[in-house]
Amino acid sequence: MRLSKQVIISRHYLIPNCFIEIAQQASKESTASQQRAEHEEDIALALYLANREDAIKPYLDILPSCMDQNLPVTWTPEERALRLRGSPVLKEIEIRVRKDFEDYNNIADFLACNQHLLKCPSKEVFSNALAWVRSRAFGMDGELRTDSGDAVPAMMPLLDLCNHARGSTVSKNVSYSYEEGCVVVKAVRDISPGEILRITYGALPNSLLLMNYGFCLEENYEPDGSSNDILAFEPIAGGALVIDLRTGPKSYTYSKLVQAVECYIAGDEEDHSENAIGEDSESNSYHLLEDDEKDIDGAMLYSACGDDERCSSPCDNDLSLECEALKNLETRLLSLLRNYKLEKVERVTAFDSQLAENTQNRFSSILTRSEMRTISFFLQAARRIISMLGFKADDLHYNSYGLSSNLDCPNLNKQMEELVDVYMRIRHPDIILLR
Ligand SMILES: C[S@@+](CC[C@H](N)C(=O)[O-])C[C@H]1O[C@@H](n2cnc3c(N)ncnc32)[C@H](O)[C@@H]1O
Repeated sequence: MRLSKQVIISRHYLIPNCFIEIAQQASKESTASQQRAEHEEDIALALYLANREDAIKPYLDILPSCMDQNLPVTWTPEERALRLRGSPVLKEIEIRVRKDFEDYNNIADFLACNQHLLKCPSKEVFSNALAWVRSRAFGMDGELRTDSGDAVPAMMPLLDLCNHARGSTVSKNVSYSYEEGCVVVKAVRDISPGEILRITYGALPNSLLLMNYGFCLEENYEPDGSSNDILAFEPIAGGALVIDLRTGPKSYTYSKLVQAVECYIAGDEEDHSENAIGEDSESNSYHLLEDDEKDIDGAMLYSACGDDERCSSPCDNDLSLECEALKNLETRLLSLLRNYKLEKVERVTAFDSQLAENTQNRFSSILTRSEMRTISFFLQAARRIISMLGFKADDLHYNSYGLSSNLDCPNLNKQMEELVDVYMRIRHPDIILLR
């Protein structure tokens, strides 16, 4: 099935350039240039949709309103706090709400002085259009790029009817590709009447799925067992350093664990960016990761020094300092765990069944449980390492905070043990030899 290029709504076709100029006014105060460029493109497209040109009206008339999409930006602050208590996503949503508000006011101010360009849409109409862009737009391949070189967003009627599939239980049944100004949509197998059309939106974390699309996936895993869910972990509350923790094979988890531990050893989070760790302490460890893991997510940083150059690690020299750091990590993870609304495993179950009707609560619950799992994963790894280093772990009673000592997802226990193993083999081969 082919879509002609006329029905693709983007800056390639249909949308005049003045929309990007108006959008630039909206986000003029943002700092990060890449984010700003993406954001401006989204705003330009949203403004065009909010303008409701006759040519696209029949399409817009069938789109759901953002209030129908379970988007957290449409919840009250109380609902957000209740559903997502403890989650770092709460802060991200608050920032987005504030930013959307500022952007709209900037647009309104600009258009008040430039009425010849466009009639300013109401805040409600604009928010709705922005929600359509965030939940339905595709990156449009082609020569036209954003200022930061990314694909320009485009609305693609029909293709945007497809839901997102990821993980092992549900697979996509539709594929698509771009061909000279149009997109070709194909069924990859027979599709029954009424069956949901599925593509993949990419390896997206549940936090982003919830924020942009209003849903979460219970099984948000890749075939290698790595979770797509990312926990934005602040080793020091409110500090500048944020470490993206996720569960999965050691190639994903090892460098993150080391980064967190070293941050506590130094007591100075500024000095312990990923690069600092790569250059200082993990140079000889590269060979301990398997071949297919070496170029994944930070694993390359182990190869920074030459083979015979032994880079010293402060941890090698002071076991008790390292142990103290691990205990600090453990304490911090535990305190984060305590912030979550769901305190006991039984309550998680009760929460789910009791509120099965309520999708917003259900999706929030999926997200917070995945974050708790990640915390549990690193918490248990830290405890194991402390005991392997010959120290007694503090009695923290973490089982009573909603997590069993076994990680409940496939492979998670095994991956946690592999993480501990590689940590010990890389950083304490002497201790491993003695065992
Ligand atoms: C691009 S649209 C997909 C088409 C949409 N199902 C429709 O009928 O308009 C994205 C929206 O579909 C829904 N959606 C997509 N994938 C989903 C999934 N795996 N589970 C639940 N809802 C999903 C969410 O509401 C999301 O905001």
